[in-house]
Amino acid sequence: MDFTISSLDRSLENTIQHKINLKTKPVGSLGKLEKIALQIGLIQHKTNPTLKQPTILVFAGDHGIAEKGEVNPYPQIVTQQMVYNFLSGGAAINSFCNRNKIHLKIIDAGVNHNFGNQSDLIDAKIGYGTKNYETEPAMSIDQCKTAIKKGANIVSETHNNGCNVIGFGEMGIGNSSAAALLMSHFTAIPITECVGAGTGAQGDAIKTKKRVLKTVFEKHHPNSPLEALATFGGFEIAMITGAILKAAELKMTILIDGFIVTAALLAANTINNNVIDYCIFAHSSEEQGHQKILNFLEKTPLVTLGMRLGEGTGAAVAYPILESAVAFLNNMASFEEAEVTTKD
Ligand SMILES: O=C(O)c1ccc[n+]([C@@H]2O[C@H](COP(=O)([O-])O)[C@@H](O)[C@H]2O)c1
Ligand SMILES: Cc1cc2nc[nH]c2cc1C
Repeated sequence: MDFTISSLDRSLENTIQHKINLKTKPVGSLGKLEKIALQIGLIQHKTNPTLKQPTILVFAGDHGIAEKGEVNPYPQIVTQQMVYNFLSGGAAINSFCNRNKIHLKIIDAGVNHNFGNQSDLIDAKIGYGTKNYETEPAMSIDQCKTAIKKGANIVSETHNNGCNVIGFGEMGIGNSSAAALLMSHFTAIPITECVGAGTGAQGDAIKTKKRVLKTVFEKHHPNSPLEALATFGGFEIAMITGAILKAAELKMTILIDGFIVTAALLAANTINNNVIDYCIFAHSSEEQGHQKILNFLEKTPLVTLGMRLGEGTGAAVAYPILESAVAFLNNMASFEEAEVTTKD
């Protein structure tokens, strides 16, 4: 839990903004790309930042509450099946990472399955799924601390391999419930307004999901961000919280994905509110709670594509926008270089 995260060093802000304004374009005409270029420049403390070894880490974990199937349309076994799908290259995140030249790593944070020896799977298993928070906290405080540490260590290794831009994804049947509980805890938005469709709950199924999660929310009274993560979280969510905190400490650019990753960010941001300076919000998930968290954080996402898949797919799809931002900052000519007349 010891992370040293500095707030963004803004001493180069005027220099970078001036460089952006001198490019051969009307002032401000590259819109949000200009803001991203500035943010990445400030994160790297450089007027000519570069994106190196872009990587997405997908953390997978199971959830005790999902065994009954009351809050999740798909059965728990899909978590392990999708991990095999990631490993054989067949999931959406594989397609997008291949397309956009992003390194992809899959982590077993706590799936209810023994994967044996899988060369491409990082084994960070905390347990075979969390406990059901209808009756007891999802995990112990010690397990939660271990998950945060493991997430942080995986980011450190990735950084040591030369990565300076990172996104996180997750896979865990039932984790939209954990995310809704965490969201309500950290934003004080009533739990029923945080609950959404997840993988596709509709009609009576949504009513049941809201009723069950309201009872869960009212049963527990966590007293710290760590206790909240342990009570409502998943192993993959706690690991992402640690991963975000470490990535900010290492001054990496962090691409935030959808509802579940943003719930992990809420925990990280409560632990240390400097983390948000390092985050770029990739997309607005169709999951209704995600839009409310973005409003709560006063952040505008890069794209809205009606996606609600998770896996880090929003981050993977939005990554080329960061490449475009850095490319114009580094490669575009200034008015003087191109001998273009500027306005009076
Ligand atoms: O990240 C999102 O915006 C998102 C929104 C809805 C669903 N998901 C994915 O769907 C799963 C959780 O949904 P559920 O219904 O099983 O709680 C989990 O594997 C997530 O990756 C992800
Ligand atoms: C098939 C499937 C793929 C997923 N990827 C992330 N969450 C998912 C949930 C389901 C059900």
